[in-house]
Amino acid sequence: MTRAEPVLQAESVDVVRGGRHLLRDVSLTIAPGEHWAVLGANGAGKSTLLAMLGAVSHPTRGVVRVLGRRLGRVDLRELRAHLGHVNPRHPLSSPLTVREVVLTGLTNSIEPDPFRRPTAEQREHAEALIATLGMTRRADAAWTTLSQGERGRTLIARALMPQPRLLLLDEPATGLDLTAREQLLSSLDELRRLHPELASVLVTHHLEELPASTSHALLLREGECVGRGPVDGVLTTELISACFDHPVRITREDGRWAARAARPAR
Ligand SMILES: Nc1ncnc2c1ncn2[C@@H]1O[C@H](COP(=O)(O)OP(=O)(O)OP(=O)(O)O)[C@@H](O)[C@H]1O
Repeated sequence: MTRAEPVLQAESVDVVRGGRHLLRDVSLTIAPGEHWAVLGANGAGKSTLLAMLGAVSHPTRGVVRVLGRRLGRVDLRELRAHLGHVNPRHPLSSPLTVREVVLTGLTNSIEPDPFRRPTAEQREHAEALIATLGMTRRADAAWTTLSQGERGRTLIARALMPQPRLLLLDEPATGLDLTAREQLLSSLDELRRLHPELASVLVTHHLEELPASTSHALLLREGECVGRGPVDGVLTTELISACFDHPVRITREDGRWAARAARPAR
């Protein structure tokens, strides 16, 4: 595929499980450099959508092309090697250092592969990513001693090691305190500035958890798309109220969004 082609295309996708529509007629095209937010209430279908975008599962109907290759016609495992998918439940329990965890991104393994030693160039790349994610001072710290926020930033650096075209983030700010959340969001802004070709999809329930660099949004309600496109037209009082089925008021200040319950008219 050429550079100008979309990183990801979903066309009229349905996902049906156990006779129930988890997604219905969802379409989405992501170009290089776009940073999408996927928003919706509990059970709206966000994780189901992300699993498909991450080549983890197939649609029941419709077409999904990831990096120009159609799901169902290519080996999902091979395709996943080109995607940066951050799993917040990373199953590591040994005390690898931050640096070692980041380097496992090269082999997409949990523990280091003893038969594949990173090259000097790969080590340099790991240091650069650790710096971008604001983890240089903690690079020698053991995984087992990291805070949740530090783990999250380490896993993003790990996911970026194979230089993916698309980064998928499932609720990366959940459970973080205010400082950790703000550090994570500014790291994401910095990452996007340094890698202008990278595209990303970030799933969340909360507008406050969106980095200012978010460019597009998709709103899901009960498996259906209720808004899609550039943020200014989608993260609006009207569409977010429809998406969450609750009257809210959306504001944007210094690039960041906030949602509050709308005051009833007097
Ligand atoms: N394999 C399955 N079979 C049947 N129903 C499923 C299956 N997987 C998920 N669901 C249901 O599909 C709906 C959408 O789930 P999904 O996890 O995609 O929502 P979500 O928007 O990510 O929710 P949350 O914000 O709570 O994480 C939920 O009602 C869930 O219970």
